Amino acid sequence: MADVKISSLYKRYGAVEVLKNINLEIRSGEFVAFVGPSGCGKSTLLRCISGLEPISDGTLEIGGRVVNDIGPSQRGIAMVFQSYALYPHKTVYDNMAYSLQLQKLPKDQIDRMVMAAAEKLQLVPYLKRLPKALSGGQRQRVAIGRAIVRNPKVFLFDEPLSNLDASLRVQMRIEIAQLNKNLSDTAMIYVTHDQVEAMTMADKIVVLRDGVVQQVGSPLELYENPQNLFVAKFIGSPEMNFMTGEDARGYRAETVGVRPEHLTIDSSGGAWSGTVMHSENLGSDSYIYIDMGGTKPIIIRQEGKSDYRAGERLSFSPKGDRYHLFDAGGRPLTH
Ligand SMILES: Nc1ncnc2c1ncn2[C@@H]1O[C@H](COP(=O)(O)OP(=O)(O)OP(=O)(O)O)[C@@H](O)[C@H]1O
Repeated sequence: MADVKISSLYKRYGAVEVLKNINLEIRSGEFVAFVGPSGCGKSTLLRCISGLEPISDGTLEIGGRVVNDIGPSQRGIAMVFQSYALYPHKTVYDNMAYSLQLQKLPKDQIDRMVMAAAEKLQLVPYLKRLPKALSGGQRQRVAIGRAIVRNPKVFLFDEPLSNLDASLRVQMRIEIAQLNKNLSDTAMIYVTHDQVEAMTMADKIVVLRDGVVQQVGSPLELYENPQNLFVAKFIGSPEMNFMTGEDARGYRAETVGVRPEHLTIDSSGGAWSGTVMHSENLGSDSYIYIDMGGTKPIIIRQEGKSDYRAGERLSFSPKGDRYHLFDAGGRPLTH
């Protein structure tokens, strides 16, 4: 059974429609990421699910129950925000225990629930500390712990890692993914700007643009079979290269898309050619930036280091059939 079922959902602010005909099913145990450019409606959709925003039209079900008119606290959800919103004068233990104390649960039961969450999140050594004596990653774990003790059916995360530095983000990414595996009957919905986060953590990614779902699929489905030019552009880093006009003519398409790792240098005269602008050597692989006269350079990613020098002419081709064709409307063409 779907834990969250969204049917024909619309959200309007006055005359402005920010979510348009959203249909989604999210199952227990699933980790779903909402991605899309700024202003596409990711947070609004999350807030609609949480009950912080009423929906304008459609149906929202959680655990088989229509919750359109049910308040946030009765929906069986827990939300973790970017700003951890911890109580500064309460210890880690009391921050996690607070919602249970409000429910007037017996003290020993609260103790068991807090300890179980603290163990899952490796917070046991910090239970007596105040939030100010914790690192950013530890604070974020307390915020997650506070949500876990409520035993939600659905966990909602709104960019929870964006205040952390790069290495902590990677660590927390792994921890949250691990948590998802340990909480097999809880659905997790995660809003992020960071498509690497979405690609590495999610079972399923929902790509939004201007309040419309563009594609729903596993990270690999989106990467390998983008359903339109927008998704092709949005998923993948560095982004897919696009050849248009004269450069696409030989393929009978408006646009040919090739990912940097699927271009190969072809000294026998490749599909395209251009001038090397510069190379970036990252150790394990390198990026070669090529000027083909367009506004953006073409990027070729190759294993190992690049010895190509600026000014050198290079020909290159897609590796086998590893390219994508799109028509004038940005729809995919088969090849
Ligand atoms: N209270 C409001 N009144 C009017 N418009 C709103 C309101 N809240 C959000 N919007 C608009 O709804 C659209 C979607 O906003 P939302 O915050 O969901 O985007 P987002 O995808 O989460 O963006 P970001 O990644 O920048 O956080 C935006 O155009 C925004 O201006």
